[in-house]
Order: sequence, then C-alpha cells, then structure tokens
Amino acid sequence: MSAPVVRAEGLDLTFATGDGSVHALSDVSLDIGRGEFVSFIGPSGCGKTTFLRCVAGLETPTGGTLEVNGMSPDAARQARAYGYVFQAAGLYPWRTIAGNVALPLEIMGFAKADRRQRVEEALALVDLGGFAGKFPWQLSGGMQQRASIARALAFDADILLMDEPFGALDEIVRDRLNEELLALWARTGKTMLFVTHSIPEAVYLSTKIVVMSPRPGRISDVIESPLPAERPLDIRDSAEFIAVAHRVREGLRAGMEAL
Ligand SMILES: Nc1ncnc2c1ncn2[C@@H]1O[C@H](COP(=O)(O)OP(=O)(O)OP(=O)(O)O)[C@@H](O)[C@H]1O
Repeated sequence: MSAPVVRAEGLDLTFATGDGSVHALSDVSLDIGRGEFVSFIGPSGCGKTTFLRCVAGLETPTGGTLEVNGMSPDAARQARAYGYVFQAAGLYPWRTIAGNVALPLEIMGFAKADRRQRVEEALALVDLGGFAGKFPWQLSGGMQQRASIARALAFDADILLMDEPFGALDEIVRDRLNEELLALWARTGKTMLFVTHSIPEAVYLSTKIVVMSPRPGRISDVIESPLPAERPLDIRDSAEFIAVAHRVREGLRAGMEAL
C-alpha cells in the first residue's frame, strides 16, 4: 500500500482565547490513503473544520503529529497539495465565472495561456463549460458551488478539502451535486476530505466515514464503507446503505453518551 496522504497521530488542539482555553481536538489518529473519499460527521463544534484547517496548515496543532503527502501541512500548503471548498461559494461578483476560477492561478503566477486552458478544463469537469462568461449572480446556488469546486480543481491539487459545500442547498440540488461529485471523484482520482452534517450524504459519498464526538472532538468510529463504487441514488434504499447509516447514528450517539 502506498504511504497515506494524510497521517494524524494523537492530534490535539487547544485554542487559547480571551476567556480561557477551548479544547477543540483530542487524540485524533487517522490515516487517509490516496484516492479515498473520507467524510467527517459529528455535532456542531466538534472540531471538523478545525481538523480540515490543520490539514491545510491553517491551524497549528498543540500536540501529536500530522503529515500531508509525507510532509508538514505547511510544506504541503506551499506545494499546493490541496484545493479548499467552503460552505459559501465565495465567488467575486465583479468577476466572471472564468475570472473567479482563474483567480488562484493568477495569484500563483500561472502563465496566461496555461490559465486559460486550466480554467476551461476545470469548468468542463463540473459541467459549466458554457458558463465561463457569466457572472456569479446569473447562476443558481448549485451552479455557483460547482464553480467554486472548479476553482479548487484548477491548479490540479491531488487533495480536495470540502467543508460542508452543499450545506446551504436544497435537497434536490444537493442530491444531484452528490451524484456529480462522485462522478468527478471517479474521473479525477483525487483524495477527498469532506465535512457534512448529513448522515445520508456521508454514507452515499464515502469510502470511509469518520464519526466524531462533541468537543473536545475525538473520533468515536471509523467506518470503512462496504458499498460498491458504483452508486446510483437509489442505493440509499438498500439494506446495506441503511445498515451503514445506522452504524453512523450509533457512533454519534455513543459520542454523546461518553460525555
Ligand atoms: N480560532 C479559534 N479560536 C477559538 N476557538 C475556536 C477557533 N476556531 C474554532 N474554535 C472552537 O473550536 C471548536 C471546534 O470548532 P469547529 O469549527 O472545528 O467545529 P465544527 O465541528 O466544524 O462545527 P460546525 O459543524 O458547527 O461547523 C468550537 O467550539 C469552536 O468555537
């Protein structure tokens, strides 16, 4: 087996604040292999975003070790190891969709011709090829979120960090984007770290589900999904799917009871 893309061992993070300290992560140990789709689920405030931010080198753990692509998160960030997708699409209204997707490439100093090609490819990957010249307000919420995924894909990082990217969308749009995201993942082979509050979303998307307990966030269960790679939406009615969802729910409950 190849070396893990993310390796956390005994990770701990305590924030020092004006009103005392906040213990956000406690003893988090986890390996994520290349090409896995890993979802993080747990109650609000349990440290899911904090864990993603540690992987991104945006927070510094106060204990334990964390490696991304075999290096420190900070070195991985500088090597452009990951793209980050947030809950809000965060597109600049005065830039076209192509202009928004190109922005990180401009900041990173990609040449103009290379930028144009990468933007075109990234938009095609999220099925927004015909919308390059539109402005964000001319697109639906789901399309805007797809544009923000294209922006994260454009510089071809092999890890995608996604923090509740579909949390603000209605269920029908979310279902479609879930299907599209799986297809995108299959096509690109990226390693996905995906934060969600939705049990069905976590079960539908993931090869591995990390269930976290309330603060200080610990891992209460890691579930290797038995579901096949090919997942039509109606797989959610299958006995196998329902059994995994049940185990996630049990993990969430166990985390609450351990308090
Ligand atoms: N910079 C910070 N300074 C102090 N406390 C922080 C900071 N960032 C996060 N926290 C606290 O750490 C805890 C974990 O926050 P985090 O955002 O990681 O949780 P989460 O699981 O992503 O929550 P949600 O599901 O609501 O997004 C929370 O109690 C939060 O208030």
